[in-house]
Amino acid sequence: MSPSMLATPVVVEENKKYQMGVKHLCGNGLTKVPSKYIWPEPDRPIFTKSDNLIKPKQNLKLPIIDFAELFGPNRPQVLRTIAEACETYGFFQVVNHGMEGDVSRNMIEVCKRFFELPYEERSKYMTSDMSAPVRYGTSFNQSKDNVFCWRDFLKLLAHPLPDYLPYWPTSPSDFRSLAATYAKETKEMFEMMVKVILESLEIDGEDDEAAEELEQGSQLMVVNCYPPCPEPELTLGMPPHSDYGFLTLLLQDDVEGLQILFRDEWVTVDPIPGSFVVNVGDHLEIFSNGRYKSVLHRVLVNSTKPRISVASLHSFPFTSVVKPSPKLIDKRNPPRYMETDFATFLQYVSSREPKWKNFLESRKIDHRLII
Ligand SMILES: O=C(O)CCC(=O)C(=O)O
Ligand SMILES: [Fe+2]
Repeated sequence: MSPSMLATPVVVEENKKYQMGVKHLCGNGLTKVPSKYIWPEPDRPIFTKSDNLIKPKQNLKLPIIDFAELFGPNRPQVLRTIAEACETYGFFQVVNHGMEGDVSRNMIEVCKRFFELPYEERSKYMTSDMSAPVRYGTSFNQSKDNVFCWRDFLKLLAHPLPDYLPYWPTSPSDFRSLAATYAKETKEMFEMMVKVILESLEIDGEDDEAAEELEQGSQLMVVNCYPPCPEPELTLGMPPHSDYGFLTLLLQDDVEGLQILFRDEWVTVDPIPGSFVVNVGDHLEIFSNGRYKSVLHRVLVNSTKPRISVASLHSFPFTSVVKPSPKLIDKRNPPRYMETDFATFLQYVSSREPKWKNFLESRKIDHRLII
């Protein structure tokens, strides 16, 4: 008998409540985390007590890239630091990136107001269609997750903007204009970063096809809302995952929560106000033939402060094939990944839980098996 046939009306009602999201669940004040959100013990975060506060175990200072230095005599050194960061951590932080403080602050602030709208307004955008231009939801993959995450989200396709903007929320009334400005400026920042990344791989001006495709490429903005949680040590805001794209540009408010897997340990990234956290996605790992690493990361929640983050995932157009750059392949460096496309990725994630590095692992070529 399938579990759904065993479900009592009470269980069905409970599940419906969880599908409505964490913000809705917290509306009436909660003192305990419902069992739906309790992760198995080995997956739970480790908190320690310091300064009389319960804190995540260890903080990590990611390499900081001063973007302005790329336009001066230190450019070669900055490029080396970026290459090392992408090889070692799969992550770096960028300061002096050129985006006005108002643009990012307005984005965080209008997203906060979006999540404060009545549930009926937010839920207009709920859909199970993974390719919808706007998608509101909760957890990680709410139709598949057995244990839920303490997170609600709004996903917006953002490039080409004129194709998608007419679908974006009209409430709050300034949402579209502020989020569109943010999307455009993030896209420009991504384009600058592509040049820098190709130069750090020493193939700038050589793989023009890839550079052009990335310029025309896809952009998905994921707004994450993590309400305060009464028992943060029992749950996660986001499970361990890697991002599918080429690069992710992550804007966070001043509340920490992002953790990355570094030398088999979960370490918390110290937020730097006004900075961007940039991470290598699966497509860049494939494109660089494994030199740059798409690293697992997850999100912790806390008991006092709500947290908002905006991840902008940039990559090739949805119709492109992603493969190791021909410029990085030779006899001694055979391709280590199979070609992949977006349709395959979507098929993969809708057929199983996209946790851990499943998708990327499925694209790896094991040369030991090829004779
Ligand atoms: O909220 C964060 O800090 C990270 C979000 C994230 O990893 C994502 O949206 O893919
Ligand atoms: Fe992510």
